[in-house]
Amino acid sequence: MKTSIATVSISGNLVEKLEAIAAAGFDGIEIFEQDFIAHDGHPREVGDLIRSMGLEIQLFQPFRDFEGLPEPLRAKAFDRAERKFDLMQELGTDLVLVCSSCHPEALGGIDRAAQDFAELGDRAASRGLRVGYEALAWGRHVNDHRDAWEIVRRADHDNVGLILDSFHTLARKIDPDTIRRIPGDKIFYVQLADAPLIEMDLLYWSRHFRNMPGEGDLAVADFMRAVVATGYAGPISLEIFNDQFRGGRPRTIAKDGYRSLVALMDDVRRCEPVEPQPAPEMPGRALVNGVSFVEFATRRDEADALEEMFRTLGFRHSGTHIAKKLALWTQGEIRIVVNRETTGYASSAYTMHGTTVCDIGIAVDYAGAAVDRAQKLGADTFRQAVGPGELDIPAIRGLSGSVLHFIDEASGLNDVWTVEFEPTAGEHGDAGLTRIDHLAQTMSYDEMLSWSLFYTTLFQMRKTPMVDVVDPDGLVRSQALEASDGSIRITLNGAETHRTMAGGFLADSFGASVQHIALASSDIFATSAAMASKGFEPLPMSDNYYADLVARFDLAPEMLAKLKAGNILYDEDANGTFFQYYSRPYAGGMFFEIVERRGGYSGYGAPNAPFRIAAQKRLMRQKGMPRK
Ligand SMILES: O=C(O)c1ccc(O)c(O)c1
Ligand SMILES: [Mg+2]
Repeated sequence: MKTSIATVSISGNLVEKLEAIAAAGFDGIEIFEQDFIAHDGHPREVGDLIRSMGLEIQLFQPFRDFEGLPEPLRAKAFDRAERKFDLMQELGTDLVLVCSSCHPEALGGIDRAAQDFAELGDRAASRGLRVGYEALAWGRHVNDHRDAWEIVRRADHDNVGLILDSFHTLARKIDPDTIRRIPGDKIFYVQLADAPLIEMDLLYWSRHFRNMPGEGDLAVADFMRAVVATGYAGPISLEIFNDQFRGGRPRTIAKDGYRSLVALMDDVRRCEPVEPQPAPEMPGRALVNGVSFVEFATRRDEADALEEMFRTLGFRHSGTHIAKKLALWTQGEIRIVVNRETTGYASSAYTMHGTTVCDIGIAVDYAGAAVDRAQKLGADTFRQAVGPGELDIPAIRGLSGSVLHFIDEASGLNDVWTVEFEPTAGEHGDAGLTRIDHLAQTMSYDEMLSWSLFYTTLFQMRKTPMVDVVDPDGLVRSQALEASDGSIRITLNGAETHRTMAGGFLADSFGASVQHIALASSDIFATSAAMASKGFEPLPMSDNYYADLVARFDLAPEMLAKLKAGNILYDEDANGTFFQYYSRPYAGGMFFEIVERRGGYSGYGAPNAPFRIAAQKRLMRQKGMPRK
């Protein structure tokens, strides 16, 4: 399987696009005509440049409004095609994409179009070129791959084939299994794109909202399964028109594209039995057993304040690293590592962000397999010198410079806590916290797709629908990624402006990171009392919030009084109830949340978020803390 991407999918000028595409690991490109025209350089030089980067030009596109025209427009269309054939030969590519006509004077008629393609096929053949026909979802007469296939079939020319594009098929809700009846050797090229399900005009949807397979809601894997079932073994290419990506970082978008393609082909390989297999074998998505640890990079009084926060949350300082300035704080199954090192990765993370979560340990079934898969998806491994007596725990770079370690029991990595840490006679003071309920990561809205793709391609996690969270100063979009058994939950919070609480955190911490950690209790009222006795101060909620709760829910007066006394927020869904309270913001806008899920409540208290944010901002204003 050869991988490819259309130059239109990536931001930047032609050279920037190509560099990003080559660096991400693609085999080839579709050169989008506009990207070539905007470039100042001879087509032969451009072709040589592309090949010198290790990329092949698999396709030139698009050639528009060709078929079904009356004379003299028809003759003109053939002349235009000859000029493009000249250009293709200079660039060094043999395949052109002809998209179905939108020309107001195009006449329609399957046989007329087939005749046009037969003649174009002759002209292409005389130069050793090939022509592929693609049905645009909004084509004037042809807007369905089944009609495009009938035209190609009737053109009956070795140099004329079909081009399939998942967007055009799936956006029109055409059953992708109809592809299974097309002979694979007549499919000349396959383009893939996903998109979020939004009701809108097809052309507008296609030109602005496409995204990488797995980032949207279309059944791209089913489409691709049908394609491989035909025996098609040509390139698989991404063609993504997306406003956000046009303004994104070329290397990030290209890497995301590569990750999405490799993951998709692995999914297809696993469920569609074809020989030879369309993609190399690789380990499947890692099964997550939970969050093994969260590590903070911090220093001096910030570190002291953070540890004091952990103490009031009921954590115990239970271990000290044998060689490094690392303190282990534990409660229930939760492990927090406080790293005060002044060299190495954590130290750099501190210099960059201030006190920050610099590392997350994910408990998986097989750590080695998880790293192998991550690498095949294009992630970089992360290594630091391993000191005497220390375990070599596999790790990768996440996005935004973050680090993820993989811990398993199978290879004994979970022994790190006894091997590398000496027990500390810390104060016992459990407040009843049991595990990490979720990690909330804050990022700019533009980065959300990259993060969700990163997690969902690497781990057995699924996305829940995006929700809007109203901050008094702007909107924050929130999306949860979770394992089906809840063993890991991560919420992604995308800020659009720096005036929101999330946006302010992002600006002050110079990039995406964990803004809050939600810790689970099985008795939130007991936990709240235990923490209060240790001097924990919850985020104060307004009386108005509780007055509204009474109106929204059927709460007994005693329950309401308990909620109010503990500044505990409340929510319900169809399956259960939810209780949550918050810490006050800690340095830089980071904070903690305590939650209790009763029954099968599966949300995150989103209806409460606007009131929590307002309360946090109120408190920060009172304390004269900077905006956020
Ligand atoms: O939006 C378009 O015009 C357009 C052009 C070429 C394609 O391959 C395509 O899928 C869409
Ligand atoms: Mg296309």
